[in-house]
Amino acid sequence: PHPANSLASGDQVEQQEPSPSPAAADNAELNSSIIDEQQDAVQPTDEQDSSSSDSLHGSEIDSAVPSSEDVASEPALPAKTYALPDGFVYLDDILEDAQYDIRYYGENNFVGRPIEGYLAPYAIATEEMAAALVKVSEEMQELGYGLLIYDTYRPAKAVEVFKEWSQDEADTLMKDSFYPNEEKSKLFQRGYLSQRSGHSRGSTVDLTLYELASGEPLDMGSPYDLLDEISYFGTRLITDEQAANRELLKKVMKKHGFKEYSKEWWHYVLLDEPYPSTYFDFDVQ
Ligand SMILES: C[C@@H](N)C(=O)N[C@H](C)C(=O)O
Ligand SMILES: [Zn+2]
Repeated sequence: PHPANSLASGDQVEQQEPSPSPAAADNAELNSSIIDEQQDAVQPTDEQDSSSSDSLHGSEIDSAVPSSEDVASEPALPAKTYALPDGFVYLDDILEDAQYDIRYYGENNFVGRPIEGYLAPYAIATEEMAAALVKVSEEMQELGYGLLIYDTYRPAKAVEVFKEWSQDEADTLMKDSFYPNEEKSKLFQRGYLSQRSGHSRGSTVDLTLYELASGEPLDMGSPYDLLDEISYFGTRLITDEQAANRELLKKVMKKHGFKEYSKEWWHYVLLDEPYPSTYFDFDVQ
């Protein structure tokens, strides 16, 4: 069985205290309060194999009847047989024009392997966040850009995996690519990861922009999830053009109700989020 199944889908995480950190004042995610809601999630009807499907998908795949060439080159996405908890949607059902590269489903992430709880390469979001992202996308389309989504809802069990991983000094597999200048054991303390992540509340998104004309991501000065000061807003380590790209994303996200995170240019929280104190733990499937 997939390790993610050691916790039942739909379970809420027990109340935990965030650990004090020097970064706490700067990290909106550490200001969360207690878990105060209960929601039932329908159990999955079918276990998905996380190793068998590509993690990148987008409107170009979903919109047309696939040609034989498409069928050969694009692995099918797992069927959406899981009934999401009330209030949640599959983002690609709402935001069809976006690209999706769900990093924690695959190996291209700071851990270097698929993360427990990500059983399919889907972006799941609260209805409210999905609606806000539609507005962001519409505005970006007029400017010639689309949204590339890296992560939305993150099961609490995945955050637990990040915590365990950060304490394993021996595993530095992805250090050079994702945290070359940071001590792994201090990534939480430094604010790059949250003990209780806004992502688990369903209204936080990691994203960037891509150019509609070329399909290429905009140059933001550092890649997604480079846990480093170069990913801070206000860093002097990037060019004016790279900073302007970050500012464009920030401006439009803020206009539609999101708050940026000073240490990660890609991370945005919906300010008026529907479940501000609930850390969900159903699997992404
Ligand atoms: C690791 C990064 N993608 C992220 O989401 N960091 C924030 C702070 C979080 O863990 O919620
Ligand atoms: Zn994030």
